[in-house]
Amino acid sequence: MLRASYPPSSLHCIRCIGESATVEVAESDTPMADAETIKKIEDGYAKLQGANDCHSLLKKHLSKQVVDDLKAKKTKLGATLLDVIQSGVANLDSGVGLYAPDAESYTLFKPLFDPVIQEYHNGFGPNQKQPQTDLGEGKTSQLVDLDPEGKFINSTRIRCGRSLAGYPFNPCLTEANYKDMEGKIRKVFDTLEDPDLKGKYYPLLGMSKEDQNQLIADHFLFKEGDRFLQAANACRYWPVGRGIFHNNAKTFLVWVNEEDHLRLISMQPGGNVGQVLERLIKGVKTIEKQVPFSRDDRLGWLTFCPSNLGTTVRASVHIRLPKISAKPDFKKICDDLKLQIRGIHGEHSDSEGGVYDISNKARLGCTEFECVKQMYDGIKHLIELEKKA
Ligand SMILES: Nc1ncnc2c1ncn2[C@@H]1O[C@H](COP(=O)(O)OP(=O)(O)OP(=O)(O)O)[C@@H](O)[C@H]1O
Repeated sequence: MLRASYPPSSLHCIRCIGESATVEVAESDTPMADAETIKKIEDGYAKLQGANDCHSLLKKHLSKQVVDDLKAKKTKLGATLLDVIQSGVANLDSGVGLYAPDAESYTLFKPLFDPVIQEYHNGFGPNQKQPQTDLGEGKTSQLVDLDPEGKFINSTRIRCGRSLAGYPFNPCLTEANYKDMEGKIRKVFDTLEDPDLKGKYYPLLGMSKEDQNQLIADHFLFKEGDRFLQAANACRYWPVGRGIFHNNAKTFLVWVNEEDHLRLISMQPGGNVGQVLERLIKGVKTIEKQVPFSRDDRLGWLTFCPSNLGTTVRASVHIRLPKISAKPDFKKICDDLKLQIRGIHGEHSDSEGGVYDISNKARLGCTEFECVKQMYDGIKHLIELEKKA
């Protein structure tokens, strides 16, 4: 008798449960990691334990007990603990260090994911549930321009991620899945009529290196060759199925099949957070009418990296705060305001010309509007401190 659908042991030959391809297995088969995989997991654990300069959440929460409890497990799509931890093992400077190869990983490997999620997202406990979506409709006028004189903020950006229902995450996707997903979302882009959203899709396949590099340098497009994603097995078949949609003004953009299936982005020069959020709400609502997305009752919108679960919202400004950013306690001030500091070219980059990317850190256990408000209130406070310094 045939019971479930799951692929052979190696993730490299997975045929996933997309809308069409499934692999049928016999009732008696129990998905178990093979000896080689278990050995790699144990070696990874030993490497992390021996790395004194590694401070990732993965290292902190991957205890011997967790390894022993989870090392033989395998999801129905064939993902093991190795797929979860391999990026953090290869990149000892990771902040988080783990990814979910498919949605089931969040439950099967719960003893590892839950404490990481709890620590990253302001104590979101195993029995807590993500609140209903509240993007902030009708409330954007509360978010008046943070910097009307243009003294501090270069630009404001709010992004959220979405996963197409019926597809796993990057490591389990086939080349056919990538093409299929890109085809579906392109059709949706073609229907966008609102002047604020209407635009064109640019596949990475066929884009000139010059155009690609310019879009990256201008902060519109994702980077290529991210070592954290590569080690997570998230860049297979690159650039197939990857691309960017944007309106003429490049104020509404959608990334296709980079870290997540979709990243919806609204951005513009200056500090008018309300306008940026208003446009994002319009984009999300228009697209979600046409595409079903994966949402978990407890974890909210599902994403590849546990740091993005829940609302998936990162609201950021590129800001110059020359006086307070020079102080030794600048990071502590931002931590206390629950804000995250990044460099000017995104995560893992450095500041340039005194410009920092400052955003809300947690995305789970609060609503979308609350995430944006966290950034808004925090930045307002930082600007006041800068003016007084
Ligand atoms: N407020 C902003 N104004 C202009 N560009 C921004 C702003 N915030 C982020 N960016 C740019 O967006 C690009 C992507 O940044 P980054 O990868 O850090 O974040 P992300 O898209 O939120 O995804 P992730 O957190 O998964 O890395 C970078 O080029 C970054 O400089």
